[in-house]
Amino acid sequence: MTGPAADGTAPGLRAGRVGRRAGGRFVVDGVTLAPRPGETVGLLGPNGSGKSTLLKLLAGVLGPSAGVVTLDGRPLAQVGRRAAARRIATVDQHAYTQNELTVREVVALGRIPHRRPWSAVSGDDARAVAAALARTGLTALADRSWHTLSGGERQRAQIARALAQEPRELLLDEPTNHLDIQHQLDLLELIAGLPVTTVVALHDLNLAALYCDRLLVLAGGRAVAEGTPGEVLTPALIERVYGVRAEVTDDGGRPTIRYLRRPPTADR
Ligand SMILES: Nc1ncnc2c1ncn2[C@@H]1O[C@H](COP(=O)(O)OP(=O)(O)OP(=O)(O)O)[C@@H](O)[C@H]1O
Repeated sequence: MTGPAADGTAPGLRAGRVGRRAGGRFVVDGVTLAPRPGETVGLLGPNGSGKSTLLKLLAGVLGPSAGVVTLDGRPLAQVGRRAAARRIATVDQHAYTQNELTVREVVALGRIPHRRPWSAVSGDDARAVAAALARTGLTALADRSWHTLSGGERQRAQIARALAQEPRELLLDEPTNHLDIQHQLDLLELIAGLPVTTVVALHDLNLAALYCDRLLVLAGGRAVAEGTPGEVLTPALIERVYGVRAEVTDDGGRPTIRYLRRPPTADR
């Protein structure tokens, strides 16, 4: 396990004025994100605003072109892949498929960073896999072949793999894609209740308002708003960032957004 911060000031995963160039421009530009331990931060923003790129920078999959990502105060590049993988779990937008594996085997992939090379599966590994399957409601499907799963079940299996990793930081890119409404709510309830620092990219503003402690809104790669859902999700912000008119009612700091139809135009 990684020790405490060398300077004692920056526990956990932080992005400090981080930027990433792609295609000749900054697609993430000067973004700072410092989640408090255990909180759930929602990453919002229109298509192409830089959410996935920021998550990849936080995961160390991409290196920053500017700024720095630190884990307990150390630049991620110095932490090392294996040590980082014991701390940070990711669930990507496009879950990969392992056709020959069972669901249990896919979930057990999450244990790899905790095992010594070529070592056998330990009791801790089996317990972590069983707990992750149970938490995501997949115990009954554990021995099914991965390729027989529906899109939503595959998504839940990826979440289970990340949970089996027993991370302290969890990064999720639109994890509610493919899920029916019950499973969307169950998944976000699960994530919000984990004692894990979570950064989750979401498109659904109402779900973000319901489950996230704080929100960071990106537009054109830059952070344009940050704060609690009640602070961030105002009609003005929604119109400015998404170009959509909305009414917002605040229910004890958990706003509800109702989108307003555009007035019909003459040539429609
Ligand atoms: N390798 C690359 N080369 C050129 N442009 C890139 C590259 N990678 C990402 N981009 C661009 O960077 C921008 C940010 O992409 P990113 O996937 O981070 O956005 P996003 O907010 O996650 O979008 P979405 O909501 O559609 O998933 C996009 O305009 C994308 O086209």
